[in-house]
Amino acid sequence: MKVRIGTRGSQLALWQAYWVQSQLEKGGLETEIVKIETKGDKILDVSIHKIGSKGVFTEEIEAQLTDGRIDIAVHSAKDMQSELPAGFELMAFSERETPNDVIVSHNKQLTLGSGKKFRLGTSSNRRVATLRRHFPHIEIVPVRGNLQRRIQKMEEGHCDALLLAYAGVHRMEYDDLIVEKLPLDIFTPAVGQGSVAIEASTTLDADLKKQIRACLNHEPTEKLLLAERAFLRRLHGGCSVPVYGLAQWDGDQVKLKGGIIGLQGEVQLEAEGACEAAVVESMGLAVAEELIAQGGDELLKSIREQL
Ligand SMILES: NCc1[nH]cc(CCC(=O)O)c1CC(=O)O
Repeated sequence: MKVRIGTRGSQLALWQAYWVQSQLEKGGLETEIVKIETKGDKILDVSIHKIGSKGVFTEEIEAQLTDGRIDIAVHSAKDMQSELPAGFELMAFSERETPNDVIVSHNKQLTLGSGKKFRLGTSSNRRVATLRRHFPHIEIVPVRGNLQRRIQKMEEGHCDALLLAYAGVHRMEYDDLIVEKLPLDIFTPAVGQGSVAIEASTTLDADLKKQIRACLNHEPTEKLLLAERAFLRRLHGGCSVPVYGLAQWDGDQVKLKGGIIGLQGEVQLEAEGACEAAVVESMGLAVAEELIAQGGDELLKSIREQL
């Protein structure tokens, strides 16, 4: 039997799917890649939150998991809603790549630290809000599409630099264009950034699931992601709200910092927690509760009205 691996067709998605394929084959499993086009891949001229459906990059893939055309699906963990539809689960997480955001440009002088004014391309609400709060001199230019397309737009003069996740830039081998690695305390990444998640139907055969997990799951990363995702779930966060959260190991403790920034950068709420590995989800929840106690619910409500 072949494990059928579902993936979106972008270069980054395929890189991640081929990586999953190689890990499974090292573990003695036979595999096959199945490319799936999603609504989010087809509609490129509208910002994601305006397309109006939660699972714009996942619906078609989940339909194939349900009817058995694929066994597992490969996603960037960051792109996964905090609450999956009933019947699905994230059953494994790859070891997290460097989670930082980076500035990418052909002009090595365009760092945020330099204080220079330049046009920076991003369509992430989290990155826009962080820029407005900490680097208000930067002109923000909306840019969507896959990584290659964004770099092409930059080269055509649409913007001077791009703000991207290191993980994707590295996987696509654009490391030479990295001008600045941004500090985690200011550009705290989105929940899940840098890890690849494996989604499956909750009815996937238990033995197969165990074999797949043995090939792919990185337990220390899984603990971090469980903390981050419990945090995000309590805030009903998806990838379009300016919510961030990063868990890290500190000895045998897991530390989590999470926050919410107003779209204009006008406010920033932040909270932290730490715990033993066994209780990461309740710690994630507690960090979210602390943000709510600071007025996080009202802030998120007003953000959602503006989107
Ligand atoms: N939102 C798109 C997306 N989803 C995952 C990555 C990068 C890979 C990762 O974070 O694992 C990116 C590109 C980016 O944010 O620059």
